[in-house]
Amino acid sequence: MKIVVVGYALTSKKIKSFLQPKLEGIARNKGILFVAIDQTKPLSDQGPFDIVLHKLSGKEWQHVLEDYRQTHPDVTVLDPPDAIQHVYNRQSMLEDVADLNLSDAYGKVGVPRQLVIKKDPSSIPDAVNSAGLRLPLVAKPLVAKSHELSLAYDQYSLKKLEPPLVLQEFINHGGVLFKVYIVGEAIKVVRRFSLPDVSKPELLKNAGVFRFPRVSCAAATADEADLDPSVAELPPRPLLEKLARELRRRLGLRLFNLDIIREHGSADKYYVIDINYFPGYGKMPEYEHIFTDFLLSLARSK
Ligand SMILES: Nc1ncnc2c1ncn2[C@@H]1O[C@H](COP(=O)(O)OP(=O)(O)OP(=O)(O)O)[C@@H](O)[C@H]1O
Ligand SMILES: O=P(O)(O)O[C@H]1[C@H](O)[C@H](O)[C@H](OP(=O)(O)O)[C@@H](OP(=O)(O)O)[C@@H]1O
Repeated sequence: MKIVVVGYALTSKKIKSFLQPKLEGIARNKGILFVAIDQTKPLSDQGPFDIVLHKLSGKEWQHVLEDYRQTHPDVTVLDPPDAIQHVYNRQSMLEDVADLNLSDAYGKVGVPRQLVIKKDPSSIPDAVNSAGLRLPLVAKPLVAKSHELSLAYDQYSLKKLEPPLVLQEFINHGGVLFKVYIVGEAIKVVRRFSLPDVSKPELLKNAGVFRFPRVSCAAATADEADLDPSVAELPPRPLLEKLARELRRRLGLRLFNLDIIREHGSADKYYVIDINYFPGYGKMPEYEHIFTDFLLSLARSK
């Protein structure tokens, strides 16, 4: 059996959460060898690799990978740097979902209405008014690496925000979010607790902008919770498969997840609110076999 050599360039945090002993053991049994890339040495002097798996920040690494792809077209880079940059920006990340305008018998998938504010916080109230955005609004840094999010209840307090940012209409979704992990053609969905709905009386009673923590992290799993079925019911599988297939193609990514919410009170109106490249796969059910089978399929398709 030909050994599939996977070079990886990951942060120590990601190595700890992703390259778990169970994954390496299952990989070895399937003929896959994970080899750490030495970031202090030229990438071309290392390997040879069948696949390069990476998630590092910085322009330097991006250039190293782009040069490597030119000189090693036979090596699969997961995923291409330019495709990754596209989803690191909270404006461009959702453009493909909006353009897709997916609507079929299983439901409709869109994105919340949003507005990009590049600078001048004093201009925000008028800009929100002109765009006709409905309060409350979620304020998110334009660059997706930052997770400092806020919820704004009135437009005048928006002046306190610090551009560049995206202002996104808050969609009531019953306090449950669907994290859709994608590995090539494989899809796994988990439920996470999310921000609670904001009622009209609450909106009228509250004023200001409030920072909130990472409410939907793995510790906020809702998979075992006793939830209202209409809120907790997973999005239809055929809808997710069509959405994932289209986004794989349009985004040029094989390793990403989608954060999806369903409008509370609607049976079939979904919104993609976030896309992460190479997310926390260590928390994806059955990720070891899913991931290693994907790597084998890549190696065989060359
Ligand atoms: N438009 C929205 N409507 C309703 N809730 C939202 C919206 N956008 C974000 N949220 C809430 O804020 C949380 C974080 O949003 P988002 O995923 O965009 O930011 P993030 O910093 O990437 O978070 P994470 O890294 O945890 O995914 C979501 O899990 C959800 O609870
Ligand atoms: O708890 P979750 O799975 O929601 O948190 C993820 C987070 O959304 C990001 O995907 C992190 O990946 P990075 O952005 O690369 O840090 C994951 O970190 P990881 O070290 O577990 O891969 C979080 O788990």
